[in-house]
Amino acid sequence: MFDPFPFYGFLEIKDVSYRPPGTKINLLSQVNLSIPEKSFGLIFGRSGSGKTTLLQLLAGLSKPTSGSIYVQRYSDDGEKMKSPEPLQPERVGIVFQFPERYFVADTVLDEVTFGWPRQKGGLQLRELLASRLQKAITSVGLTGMSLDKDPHSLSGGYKRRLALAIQLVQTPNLLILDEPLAGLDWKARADVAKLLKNLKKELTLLVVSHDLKELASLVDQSWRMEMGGVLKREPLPI
Ligand SMILES: Nc1ncnc2c1ncn2[C@@H]1O[C@H](COP(=O)(O)OP(=O)(O)OP(=O)(O)O)[C@@H](O)[C@H]1O
Repeated sequence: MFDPFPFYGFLEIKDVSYRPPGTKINLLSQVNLSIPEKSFGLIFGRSGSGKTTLLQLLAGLSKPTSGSIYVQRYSDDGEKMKSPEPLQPERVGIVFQFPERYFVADTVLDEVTFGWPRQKGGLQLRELLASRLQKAITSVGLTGMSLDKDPHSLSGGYKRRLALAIQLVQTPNLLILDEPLAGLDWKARADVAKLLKNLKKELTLLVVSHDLKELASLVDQSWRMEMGGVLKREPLPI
């Protein structure tokens, strides 16, 4: 039978073009991309080619002018759903460049749990949130650190870990990262790359980066974004 939404992967972008409202230039032109579950996709390309624009669409911050974006979902009984549903931003975690610039809380705990209900909710909800918090903190290697610390006082690498924990606590199944290693020293870059390798065991990751060498060993698929927002599947040029 004809399936209007054939399933190709965990995230599927189909013929997406984007032109900001009121302009005549396409920033993205007929973009197609598909990433399987628990894999690592990397988009590279020159500055100004449209990489961040694509991530903004994936984050639900703007809508494609044409084309569609799908994320595979699971039904309540854990079965993969036959036809992907339109993108559900609440299951997509996104960390933009230099996330530490947007830290707002005075403690690590408040930063990770920002927006959570404080007094409301029964024991069950509090237990659920506590276990999510514990899992997120553990996944990024922040265990053993006082959660009362000021987020701004952390080292560059730990700030990035915290930025990842903030997303992981929402239990996303797709994590999108814009230049996750930018501005870090060599040690922190190696640490964050190792952490991403571990996260790949549980999540699908789509990363935009210029740091091809450090991430090469993690990459399952890569694409080059060319000027004018044209995306081409290509091996890393290293
Ligand atoms: N709202 C907008 N209206 C018009 N042009 C825009 C708008 N937003 C971005 N642009 C332009 O679109 C192009 C793509 O920008 P984008 O930030 O997506 O590139 P990029 O590949 O992520 O670059 P970098 O690697 O420097 O982050 C740039 O030329 C930018 O100036």
